[in-house]
Amino acid sequence: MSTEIQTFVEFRRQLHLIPEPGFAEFKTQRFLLDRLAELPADRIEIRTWRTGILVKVKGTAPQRTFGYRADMDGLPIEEDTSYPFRSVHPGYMHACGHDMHMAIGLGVLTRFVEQPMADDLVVIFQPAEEGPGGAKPMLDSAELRDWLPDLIVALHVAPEYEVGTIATRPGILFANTSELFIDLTGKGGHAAYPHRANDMVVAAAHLLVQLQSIVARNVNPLDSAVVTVGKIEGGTKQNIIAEKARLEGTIRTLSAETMTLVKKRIEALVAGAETAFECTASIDYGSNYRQVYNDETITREFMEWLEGSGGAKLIECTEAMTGEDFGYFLERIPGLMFWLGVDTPYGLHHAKLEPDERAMPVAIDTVTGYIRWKSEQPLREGGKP
Ligand SMILES: CC(=O)N[C@@H](CCC[C@H](N)C(=O)O)C(=O)O
Repeated sequence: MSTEIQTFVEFRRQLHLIPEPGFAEFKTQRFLLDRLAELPADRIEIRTWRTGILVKVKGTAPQRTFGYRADMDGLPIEEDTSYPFRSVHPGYMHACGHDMHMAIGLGVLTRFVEQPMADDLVVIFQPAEEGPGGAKPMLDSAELRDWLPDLIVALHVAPEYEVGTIATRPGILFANTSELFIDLTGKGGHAAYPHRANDMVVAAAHLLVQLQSIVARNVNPLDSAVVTVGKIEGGTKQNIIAEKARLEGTIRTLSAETMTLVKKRIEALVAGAETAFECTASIDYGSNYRQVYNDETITREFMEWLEGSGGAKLIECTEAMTGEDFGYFLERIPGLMFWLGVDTPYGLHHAKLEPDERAMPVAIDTVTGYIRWKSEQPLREGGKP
């Protein structure tokens, strides 16, 4: 590995040490600002927005602005990797590759500082991708509004693909998402007197099983949807009937219509649980992300460029039920997201996730190579990038 790449691998390891929750990426922001301070000040402009950062790398004769976006937050997972640089924040881990996405961002912007292109580049370090979602408020911020790129690229590490591969597709890449929080309130009591209480652990257990029937029995089998309950809480002690229970989950669909259908069915089942278990219930859909929809023309062109570049191996993949608030960027700015193969047996959001760092030069070369090539192409009809 070259000394240049070793620098960014080291940055990734230092970021890996300090995973932080969404909108609390204070040390992460400090670390990135310190690295940016090491670059020539006349070549870049820096803005901060909450815990995020925007960096403009000035072009020599700018006609348009290209963008690269990296997410910044970690996940509430107790790390169980074999790394000597494990998280120093107990119960928090970079288990979704954001440490790598950020270090690649530093690599991309450093390359354009050292070898300028004609156009401007804006690198966006965005907080709170895992929730509650930093993309939408950042896009609405005064800090980003007058630096909006004309074309934007983002990537996501993919454990299932080999190092040296990149996977993407024109059109929908990631699903629509909605968080799901259901609170049930009944009547607590003594474990020996169930007839005098309304047990919310039992209500939650029934509801949990009923929720599985939505995908199995309400969604068209030729469509796709996910209802996952990732956390369930209820009760206070083994011999006390639970007055309260809470289910926390997420819904994924490939269309807005199916999202509406799934939510309608959840509401019907929750209303049924209220009747069946004589309790009250509330539903909160938390944060919702728009699907990641890759601009079809730009993505086809990127795929053709990649195949001709002699760089990474291209895979045209299918859609995934993962979510990403990068979907909000793609709703306003043409561009694309791609999967970066990091070949590791454990999946995203797993305590043992160890993405292969040899994927970092592949990503830096691909993003810089594509943006530089694209910057050299004439504007399309209508001034489109
Ligand atoms: C790439 C990835 O794993 N993204 C997350 C996004 C989470 C959105 C939201 N908090 C939710 O759970 O609905 C994912 O879980 O797909």
